[in-house]
Amino acid sequence: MEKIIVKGGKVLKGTVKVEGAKNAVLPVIAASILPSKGTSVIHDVPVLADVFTINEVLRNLNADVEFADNTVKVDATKRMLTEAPFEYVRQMRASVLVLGPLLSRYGHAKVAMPGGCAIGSRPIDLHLKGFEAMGAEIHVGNGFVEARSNGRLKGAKIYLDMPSVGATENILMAATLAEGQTIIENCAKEPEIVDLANFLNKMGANIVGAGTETIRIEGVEELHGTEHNVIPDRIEAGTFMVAAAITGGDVFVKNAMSEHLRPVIAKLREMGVTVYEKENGIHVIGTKELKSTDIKTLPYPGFPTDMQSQMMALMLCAEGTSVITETVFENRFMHVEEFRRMNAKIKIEGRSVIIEGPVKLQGAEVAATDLRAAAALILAGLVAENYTRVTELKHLDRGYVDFVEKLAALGADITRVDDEKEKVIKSISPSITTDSIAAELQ
Ligand SMILES: CC(=O)N[C@H]1[C@@H](OP(=O)(O)OP(=O)(O)OC[C@H]2O[C@@H](n3ccc(=O)[nH]c3=O)[C@H](O)[C@@H]2O)O[C@H](CO)[C@@H](O)[C@@H]1O
Ligand SMILES: C=C(OP(=O)(O)O)C(=O)O
Repeated sequence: MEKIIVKGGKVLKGTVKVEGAKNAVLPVIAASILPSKGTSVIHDVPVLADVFTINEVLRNLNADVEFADNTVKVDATKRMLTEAPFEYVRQMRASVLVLGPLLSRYGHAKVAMPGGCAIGSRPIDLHLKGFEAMGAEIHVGNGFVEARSNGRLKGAKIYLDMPSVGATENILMAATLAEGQTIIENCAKEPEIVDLANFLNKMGANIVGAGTETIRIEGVEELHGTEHNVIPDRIEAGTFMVAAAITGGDVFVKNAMSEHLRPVIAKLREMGVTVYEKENGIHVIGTKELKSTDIKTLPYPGFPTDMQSQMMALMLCAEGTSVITETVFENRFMHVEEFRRMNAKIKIEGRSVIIEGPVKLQGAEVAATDLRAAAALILAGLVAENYTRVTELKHLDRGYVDFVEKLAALGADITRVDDEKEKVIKSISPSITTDSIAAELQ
């Protein structure tokens, strides 16, 4: 079993570069099976496990997919298959994003039903209601969801009960090749939706209103391949901003877009952190006197749930009581138990947690419970006494490129090791070696 070992106490300094956004590139790659003509070329693609998974889903549907030098090329001009098996959906829920494009182009799609996961039950009822409103028949059974339409989907007026990111993306993609106009009301406004709409419009779609709560799509008969640069990852950027803040460091987060990070910037400033918004990134300077604050996660432009656990790590180091209320997912506090192993004082009350700070965090062996929890535990390890060992790294690898290497380049004492012998597989920080770990264990 691989582990990341981090020794607390280093102040992070320097520049770190943010990759293309995972949550933008997954729907963009799924959308690249819509065109019946030409190749789609997608740049700034992060080298992540989730990208390999979505590429594999597309290959299994009969698309030609190449991935090299942060560029994915998709040729979906051959006749596609319309069924995506459980093997992929199990690895990555975002595999359900092929439903909309397949249904729109072929009138049929069958995808394994995603189950719940560590952060909540995560149903896809809103995606399916949208397809139904456009004339599709939905059948759920034997672990699959199957959607079928008699001819082209029909444009419809669809009101989402909540602004689901995935439902907005799936319905948006389905509507591009539908007959007539589709209006999605109360839709998600995330920057990743805007990026997807821009990509689809370059393919020949007719979409207006992405980024607002109403999107209008005029269906077209055919789409063609195009070229696209994916937006920078606001959650990776936010994670490094917290890394700078928690260590009292001085870090320039290159490519971070401040207009996508308003709530994170506001909360860091409230906590006493200095944040300079620059044209090509965000400069963060920490403080020795972090102040407590409160956060409520909400759909964009509210505070992102994907930054909740990282902010919890920071609040543990702040003077006073902080409260986090999680309104997006019903079960996204699994990391609290792991923080407690590091001496955190956190109480859970329904959908809120109450954090008493500052505490002297202690190194411990902790398990990542989801992708962002993995990052948050490493952030806590950056300031904990002694060594923190983080396991279940498959979560981290879904969403962070070279996380250990990037932190080490900023001065962290961090390394990644294999199995229980802790033989160093990447000796990143000169101060952490097999010998130093063995000495500490004696
Ligand atoms: C690949 C990707 O982009 N993932 C992001 C996406 O996930 P995802 O698209 O799955 O998140 P949604 O916005 O759909 O989910 C928000 C809430 O709506 C509920 N819901 C959703 C769909 C549905 O049909 N029925 C329903 O009840 C979910 O259970 C959840 O409680 O947005 C989340 C919220 O910002 C982020 O945390 C994820 O990182
Ligand atoms: C929850 C996340 O992703 P996913 O929706 O792919 O599980 C995330 O990126 O934090």
